[in-house]
Amino acid sequence: MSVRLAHGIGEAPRSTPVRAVVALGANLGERAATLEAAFDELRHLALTSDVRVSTPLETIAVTLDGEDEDAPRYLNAVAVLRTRLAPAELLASLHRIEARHGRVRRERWGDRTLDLDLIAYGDEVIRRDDLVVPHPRAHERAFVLAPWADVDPDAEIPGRGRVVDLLEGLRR
Ligand SMILES: Nc1ncnc2c1ncn2[C@@H]1O[C@H](COP(=O)(O)OP(=O)(O)OP(=O)(O)O)[C@@H](O)[C@H]1O
Ligand SMILES: Nc1nc2c(c(=O)[nH]1)N=C(CO)CN2
Repeated sequence: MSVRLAHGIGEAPRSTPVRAVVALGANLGERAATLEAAFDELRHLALTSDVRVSTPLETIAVTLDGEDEDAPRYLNAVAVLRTRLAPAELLASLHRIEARHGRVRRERWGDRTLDLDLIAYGDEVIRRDDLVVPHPRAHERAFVLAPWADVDPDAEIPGRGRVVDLLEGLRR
């Protein structure tokens, strides 16, 4: 028999908070308002505190064929927070926020009202079918690294290096 905890969470919370990093992206609809609403929803997550958010940054859409100047531009941002939610529960919470903003999963890397990715969870390495952390493409995405460096200039991606150095490498 599976046991469900009182607050409806499947995987037990951590006893001490972990610093998690969430990337946000929106290229359809009222992008700025959507990001502001999502920031608020992150601030109200259970077992979560100290939510710090970057300034939203307008970026060119990256598609499977490379940068697409003709696609709607994204607003990207990063939130750094402290949470006792287990990684799978945090990801489920992110999916619920996306769903509330009308996210429809269609093609990979397609246009979306709101995308939330879990970029890092402390320095933990997770490889499950539905969750890979650190996010496997974060280190090569300026649209993640630039807002992340804005909110946390000392950040590192476990196994990859300092965010500011990775960003510098992409610009060279
Ligand atoms: N670190 C992660 N953050 C978010 N989703 C993840 C992560 N690792 C694995 N996934 C899985 O990836 C699936 C697809 O996620 P999503 O639709 O956001 O992908 P995408 O934004 O199109 O592409 P990308 O993953 O390259 O950003 C999700 O259902 C989720 O289970
Ligand atoms: N500029 C930009 N391009 C993207 C983005 C994004 O957030 N910003 N997200 C994607 C899939 O996660 C694919 N392409």
